[in-house]
Amino acid sequence: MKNFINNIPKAELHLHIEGTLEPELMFKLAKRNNIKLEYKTIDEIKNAYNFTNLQSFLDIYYSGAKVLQTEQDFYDLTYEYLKKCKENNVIHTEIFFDPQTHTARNIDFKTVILGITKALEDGKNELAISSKLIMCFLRHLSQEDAFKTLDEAMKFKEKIIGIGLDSSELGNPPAKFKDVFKKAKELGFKLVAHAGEEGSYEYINDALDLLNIHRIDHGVQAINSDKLMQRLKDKQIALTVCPLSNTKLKVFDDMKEHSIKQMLDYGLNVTVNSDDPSYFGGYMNDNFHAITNSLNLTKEDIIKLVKNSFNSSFITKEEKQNFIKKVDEFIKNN
Ligand code: HPA
Ligand SMILES: [Zn+2]
Repeated sequence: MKNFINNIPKAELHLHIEGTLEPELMFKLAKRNNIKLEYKTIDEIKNAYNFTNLQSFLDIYYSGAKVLQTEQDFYDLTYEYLKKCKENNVIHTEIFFDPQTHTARNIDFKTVILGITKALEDGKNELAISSKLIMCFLRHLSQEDAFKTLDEAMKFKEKIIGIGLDSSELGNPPAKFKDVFKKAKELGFKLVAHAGEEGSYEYINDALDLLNIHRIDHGVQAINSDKLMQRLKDKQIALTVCPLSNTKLKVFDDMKEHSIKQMLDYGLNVTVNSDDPSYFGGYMNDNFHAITNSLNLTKEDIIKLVKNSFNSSFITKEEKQNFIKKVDEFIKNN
């Protein structure tokens, strides 16, 4: 089973590029940019990754992002993640980035997006990893700020497939971003939103009804509403679930309590993802191993989860078929 999980071709649909900043690279970039970190050693950084909830993580995550200054920094960050994809047999990835985290520090939007997209292009040519880019609005900031960010993104529209919504969920409901999501839809972007991570399942209904999103990021609180579970099943709305993130941020106290297996058995379109792997202790394969060990997943469960990801991605029908063919060939030989 371990080898099967490690080697099956996978897609990742919920990954914050800023959340892949490994402590080693954080130190390297701090040195390169003459930035003083509050940590002296890699162990000290790792010891700080002891989170009690989403906000306790976000504080450290935004602070870590300060070492990212130049286009080369964003390039290095992204390329390092793509190397992890290669190790994990992730052959397609849809990456989030948070421009406001950087523009608020006077880093140009252009610096951020060109660094990321140049690495994605090289990742395609050198590592054979296919990718898409999704721009997230920070929900603790205003809708006006989100509109400004959308405006800035228009110069690079062809590089961005979709728009998402992340950061502090409690107190920042989907309704706050109704107008900007309407505008993004009119502009032709795919839409996703974090909902039902820490916030109530009502936020999932609202993301569907008010923001018209195509996929829900996290969505694990759906388990608390029979009506919503039925709705998600009927419409086969994809949920990009992040198991290690959920236990690290105490959404579930123990992996044995995670709702992913129940949601899968109920017939929901659930997928497995790593969210912020550098902070949560594992990349894609680690997430699959964690749920397999704690929830007794079968080979069939793994195959379903993997196929759900390719089928729920923002690529063409033909591209999906090609990827699924690769998965089927792997299954035949393993
Ligand atoms: O898991 C998350 N939730 C909300 N915002 C985030 N930004 C990075 N990771 C997350
Ligand atoms: Zn996330």
